[in-house]
Amino acid sequence: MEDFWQTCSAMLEQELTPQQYSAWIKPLAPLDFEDGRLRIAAPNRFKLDWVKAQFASRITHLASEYWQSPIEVQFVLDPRLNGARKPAPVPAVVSGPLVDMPTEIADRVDIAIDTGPRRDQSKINDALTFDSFVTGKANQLARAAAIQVANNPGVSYNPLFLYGGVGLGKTHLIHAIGNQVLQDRPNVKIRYIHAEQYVRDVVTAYQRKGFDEFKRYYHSLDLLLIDDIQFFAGKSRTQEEFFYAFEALIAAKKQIIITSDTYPKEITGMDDRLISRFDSGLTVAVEPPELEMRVAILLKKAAQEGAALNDDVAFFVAKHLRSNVRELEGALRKILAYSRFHGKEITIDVVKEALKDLLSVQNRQISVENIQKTVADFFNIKVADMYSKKRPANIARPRQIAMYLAKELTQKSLPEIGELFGGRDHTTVLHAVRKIAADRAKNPEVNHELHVLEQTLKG
Ligand SMILES: Nc1ncnc2c1ncn2[C@@H]1O[C@H](COP(=O)(O)OP(=O)(O)OP(=O)(O)O)[C@@H](O)[C@H]1O
Repeated sequence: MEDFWQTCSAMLEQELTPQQYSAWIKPLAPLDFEDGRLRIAAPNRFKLDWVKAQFASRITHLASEYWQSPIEVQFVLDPRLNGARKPAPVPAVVSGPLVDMPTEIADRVDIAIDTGPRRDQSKINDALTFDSFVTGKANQLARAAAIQVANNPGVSYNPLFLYGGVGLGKTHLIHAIGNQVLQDRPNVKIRYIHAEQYVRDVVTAYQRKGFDEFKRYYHSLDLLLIDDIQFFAGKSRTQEEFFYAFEALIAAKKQIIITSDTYPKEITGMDDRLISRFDSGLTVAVEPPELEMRVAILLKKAAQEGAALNDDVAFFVAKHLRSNVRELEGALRKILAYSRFHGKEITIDVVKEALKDLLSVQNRQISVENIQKTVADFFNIKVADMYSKKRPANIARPRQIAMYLAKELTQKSLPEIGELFGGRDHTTVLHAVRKIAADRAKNPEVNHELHVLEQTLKG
């Protein structure tokens, strides 16, 4: 049992982020193993519930594989673990002290509820540099702008606003800027902060009546890197404070770099005066990586891990996983862990096995019907319009988009897709696919829209 637990922990350590691993897996301990039933103890109810929901099936799968027979895994509470194993502290939850706050203020500053492990909120990660950033068509503009800003902070584009879908490298780029500036000018005062943490800082400043100190600190920075600003939505007090900091820094020619999951005008719940300021420097999109770039990323990350990945395998993975770089990294971690665990070389068959869950989820979820429904919902038209013969533009374009996605995301042929769209000819489908692909290549907003749809479809 101990041996299994060591192996299982090692696997999970490969598959998860270090924060996830130390918050959720490290504090667990195997309790006993009897008649095909393994009991694993967790130190408190919160961890117990989270581990059950998030990791039970993976651990069960590993146990069954280890013992070569179906294993039942039970999670039980054992508070003694708290003292015995000194688990890593659970990320702080802000809810407690806020009880004293008048409700109307608490509503305005908002309360961050802890729903799981959080990323390190305020350190520049020295692994995220321009050197470790793979470039392609999708991010070359953003990278060029970031380099320009890193070379001339406060001078060229201020603020620099980077936007794009999840896991596309925005955080990586702003850390890269921070790293380069620190290298060139070690004495500058830089702050990287995730927007959620900034909201919490506002809460703390409120609780301690420390707004003067808060202002003094933020207004004294040379470089402010603020990540995922969409988290400010609906938090008016945070926005107000940020507005003052923004004005002060820009007036003093101090550099601000902001990231968001969408372009400024599309952020809902954000004060108009902030939105217009976000757009007053340079706004650049980070696009989803194209196939060649996905392959390059896989090869580079594998090499960093000291693993040999041949081109065929990299192409296979890149073809199947298209949504974002974080997903690619997760897949690679799984492949490496699987190959080390089983002592097998990385071949396409091994990849298929290692990514079985991931690939089957993708295949299961994306059907033409699912695409039609998702696209119809997105554009607020009826699903029936997807097969109807009507041709007004508000229907025809979503229909073309749905056909394009059907070709992109399913294995169906053009005639099969035509059939599913009300018996249309395959040339109609081909025309739609080409038209949307061309629009996507030249218009970043269309690309963004399609990316959102793809992410939704892939769950
Ligand atoms: N072009 C790239 N080259 C190398 N690694 C990349 C690249 N783009 C992203 N990554 C890696 O992918 C992971 C996810 O990227 P990152 O956290 O920067 O995404 P993000 O756009 O900030 O997403 P989110 O909006 O979810 O915060 C990181 O580990 C990052 O280092």
